Amino acid sequence: MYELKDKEMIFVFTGPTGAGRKTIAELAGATIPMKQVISYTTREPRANEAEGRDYHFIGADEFQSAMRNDEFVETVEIDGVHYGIKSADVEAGLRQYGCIYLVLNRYGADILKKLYGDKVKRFFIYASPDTIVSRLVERGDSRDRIDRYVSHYDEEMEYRGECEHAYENLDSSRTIYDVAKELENYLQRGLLELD
Ligand SMILES: Nc1ncnc2c1ncn2[C@@H]1O[C@H](COP(=O)(O)OP(=O)(O)OP(=O)(O)O)[C@@H](O)[C@H]1O
Ligand SMILES: Nc1nc2c(ncn2[C@@H]2O[C@H](COP(=O)(O)O)[C@@H](O)[C@H]2O)c(=O)[nH]1
Repeated sequence: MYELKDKEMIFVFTGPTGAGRKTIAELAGATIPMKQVISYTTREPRANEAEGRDYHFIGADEFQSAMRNDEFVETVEIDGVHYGIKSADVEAGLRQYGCIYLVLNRYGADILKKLYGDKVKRFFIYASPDTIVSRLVERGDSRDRIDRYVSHYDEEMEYRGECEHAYENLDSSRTIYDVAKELENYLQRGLLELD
């Protein structure tokens, strides 16, 4: 396992799917120099998704082989689909930028927290189920996919109290501003404490 250096940090965006985690992570994340670590998945890409930007899309055999070779920091299976983060990508991002961010469900967030402790800060992004459904309808998601997302809502919401930060994502500009400010604080604190 990669040992994080003093100033290195991992920011995990979690919360119910559809609450706006990716939107907030990407826009707040762009305000400071850090890299997103992209997950590997066995599911098919959606119409608006691109290889390497949203996920690394790989087959089930390749995923199993990477698991056997111990290449993942963590993996999860959700509704029959495998997802995972590779250790090499975490290490490369940290070496290059000093901090990284990821968008994970609660199980992935929890594993990283247990592995890296105080070096991991979890940003819990949430919205009400009705708000999520209306955003996903507007995005054009199928009824089936929306129902699957909503079926995990309560389970994901239970994790809110364990995260270092929680934001109800109503006005996205406000959420981006608040998250970016907190990210900046962490970086400043790291630099001031250790220089
Ligand atoms: N504050 C907001 N107000 C209105 N729409 C928003 C807001 N935040 C995000 N959205 C929209 O909601 C949809 C879901 O956002 P996003 O993809 O960021 O969510 P997510 O939690 O990462 O879920 P998923 O994994 O399904 O993409 C997108 O169409 C996004 O543009
Ligand atoms: N624990 C992990 N969770 C992950 C990973 N990659 C994505 N996810 C989360 O899975 C669900 C479903 O994603 P979808 O794109 O198929 O809708 C969502 O909460 C993702 O954030 C991962 O590597 N590990």
